[in-house]
Amino acid sequence: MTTTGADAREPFLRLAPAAHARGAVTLPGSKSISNRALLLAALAEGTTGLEGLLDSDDTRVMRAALRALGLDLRQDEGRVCLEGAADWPQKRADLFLGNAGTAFRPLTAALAMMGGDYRLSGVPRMHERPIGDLVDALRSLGCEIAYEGREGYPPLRIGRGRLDVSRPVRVRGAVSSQFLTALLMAAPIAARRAGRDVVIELDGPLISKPYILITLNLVERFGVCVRREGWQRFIIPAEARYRAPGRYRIEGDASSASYFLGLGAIAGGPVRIEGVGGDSIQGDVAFAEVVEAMGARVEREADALVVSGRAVADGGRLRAFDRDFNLIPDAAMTAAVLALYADGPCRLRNIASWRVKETDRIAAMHAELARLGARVESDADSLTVHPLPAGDWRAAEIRTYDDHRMAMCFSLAAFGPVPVTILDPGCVSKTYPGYFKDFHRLLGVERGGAAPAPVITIDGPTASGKGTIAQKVAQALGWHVLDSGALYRLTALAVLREGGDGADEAQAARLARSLDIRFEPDAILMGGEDVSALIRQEEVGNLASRVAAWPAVREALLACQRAFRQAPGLVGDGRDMGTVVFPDAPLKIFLDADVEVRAQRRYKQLKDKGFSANLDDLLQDLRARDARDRGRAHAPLVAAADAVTVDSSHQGIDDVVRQVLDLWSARGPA
Ligand SMILES: Nc1ncnc2c1ncn2[C@@H]1O[C@H](COP(=O)(O)OP(=O)(O)OP(=O)(O)O)[C@@H](O)[C@H]1O
Ligand SMILES: Nc1ccn([C@@H]2O[C@H](COP(=O)(O)O)[C@@H](O)[C@H]2O)c(=O)n1
Repeated sequence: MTTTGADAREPFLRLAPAAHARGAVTLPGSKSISNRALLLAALAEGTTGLEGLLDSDDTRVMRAALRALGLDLRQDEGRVCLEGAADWPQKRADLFLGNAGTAFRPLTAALAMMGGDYRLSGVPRMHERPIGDLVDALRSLGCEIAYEGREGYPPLRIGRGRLDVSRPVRVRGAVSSQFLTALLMAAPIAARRAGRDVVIELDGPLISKPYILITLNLVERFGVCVRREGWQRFIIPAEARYRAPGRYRIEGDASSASYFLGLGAIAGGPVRIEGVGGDSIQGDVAFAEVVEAMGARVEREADALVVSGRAVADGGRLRAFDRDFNLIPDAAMTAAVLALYADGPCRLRNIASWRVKETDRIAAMHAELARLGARVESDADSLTVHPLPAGDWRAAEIRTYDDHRMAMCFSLAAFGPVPVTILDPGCVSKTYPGYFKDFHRLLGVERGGAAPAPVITIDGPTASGKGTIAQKVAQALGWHVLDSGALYRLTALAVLREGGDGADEAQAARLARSLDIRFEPDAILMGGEDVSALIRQEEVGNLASRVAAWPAVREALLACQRAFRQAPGLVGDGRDMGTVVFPDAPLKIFLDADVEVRAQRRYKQLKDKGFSANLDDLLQDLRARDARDRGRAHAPLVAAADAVTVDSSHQGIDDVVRQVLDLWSARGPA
């Protein structure tokens, strides 16, 4: 179930814990290719029909800017047709470019080389994103550019310079590869005006090289062949002229494919991603190799990818990584969220460029992953994310910093055990306005359109009557019942039988994982032996509350508990049913009673079953167990925020059962 806020741009989107996803998705056009193709078509002689052009905030600002510069753009039967020109008609314009780096940098270079009276500005964040390396390079060519505010940052004013291409133009590529892209795309303007070759030389290291390959590929499609000497020197010949290729088809966005590659890896799949595949010219398609290394399977077609994996909900775990993401910084954000489901700490290296993207992505990812409960470390150019055990997840509100990729990659946090709220989900309109619609469609397919079986959770302290009430409510509704405490008791019994005392987490987790148990109507069998009475002994119950404090034990028993959720419904009793195991349950009860009352009831219960018991000892045991259950660090006994508390100290069993059934008929079916 998903809830949203009420405004046009929704303030939040609540994602309920999800288990599986499958189906097909068609990606929107690539943002990087769309904005490059728009600029090149605008510079090319002739008419270009752009098919599959992305329709999003970043391409809209580019289209609006080109119109403002006097170019003719028409929508024609699903394609955008553009009549280009080597020199643009409008020599004076004030252009607002939002937060679109792929529009701002190339337009700066093209307009500076053409010359005119232009002002380029954006949203406040755009004015915090450096552009000095590009401006320095353009000024060295004789272009006239002034900073309107802070040196090195937009807004910019462009005038009429005097182009001089007699010497190579040097450009730095360590902060953003878009500076080199901008120069490469605009260079034919200078070559034509000066009537001589333009030589671009790289000054220092270059990040995100695959984006330069996209640029060179597109420039060539529009008729200009750049001579390249490694990554050091690029020569644009004097006779270079852009020519419209007639029609140009834009492939799907490979960065956006990363979310669905991640989805297939953690939600089972198969997920078919149409729009990018083996023939893609985008570097981010290499994210398929990242999820493969983490354990997913990916089949590649020319124009599609199909991904599948073992779902986290079925006990799947991704392989941890320590990887250099310099070549695919955008898709790398998806890997940071996938790390939550890994089998060890994951390190993302060489991602300094994150600091100057739509937001400071290293700081933002660090803060938001930590908000979910994860342990995170970061420095100037790396991020380490530790896996998040089931019991440690927190139902967080994720801030998105007006960064589309923050919203999209955190959708993958919906496969933890708690709901996740994405704030300002509408920020995805920058590159993928329909993202959450597509995401939900893939999640919905496995349910066949039907809601998952309903669950009533009953949590509370020992001997408050949870088991008794759960049985009776389940009977009245004709539902299944889960006595989750029995699983911890069975683990404790297995530990005792191996001579353990519950102090060894690895031993207890190993035994929890390998429990050979069967629940029958009147018996609980372990290895074929009826242990129903044995596990009710107080010694076992006490040890159960000790092993239950180990995160690895809780994790080992999680999938087994969720598997009880079957039609027509489930009543689950325990300590963390409503907080961790079934956080999306439509009715949650927290059943309490005074500790003296509970001790009396347990005393009577044990005596009735023929066990010896001492009331004072029992009272002490219950208090100790309550303290352990409430005080442990992982999945402590606590009422879920949306639970109804019922105090049974002065109510009979039937009264409590009726109260729960009344609550269910009042709110459950709705
Ligand atoms: N409202 C009630 N009034 C009187 N007795 C009750 C009430 N609820 C439960 N009991 C009795 O209290 C005893 C303990 O109940 P039960 O075993 O269901 O508790 P529990 O919360 O499941 O305990 P545990 O957490 O240890 O499994 C049982 O003998 C049960 O019949
Ligand atoms: N969801 C649960 C259920 C139980 N525990 C722990 O197991 C102990 C035994 O449970 P009973 O309900 O059978 O008494 C209990 O003291 C808890 O420590 C749990 O952690 N989570």
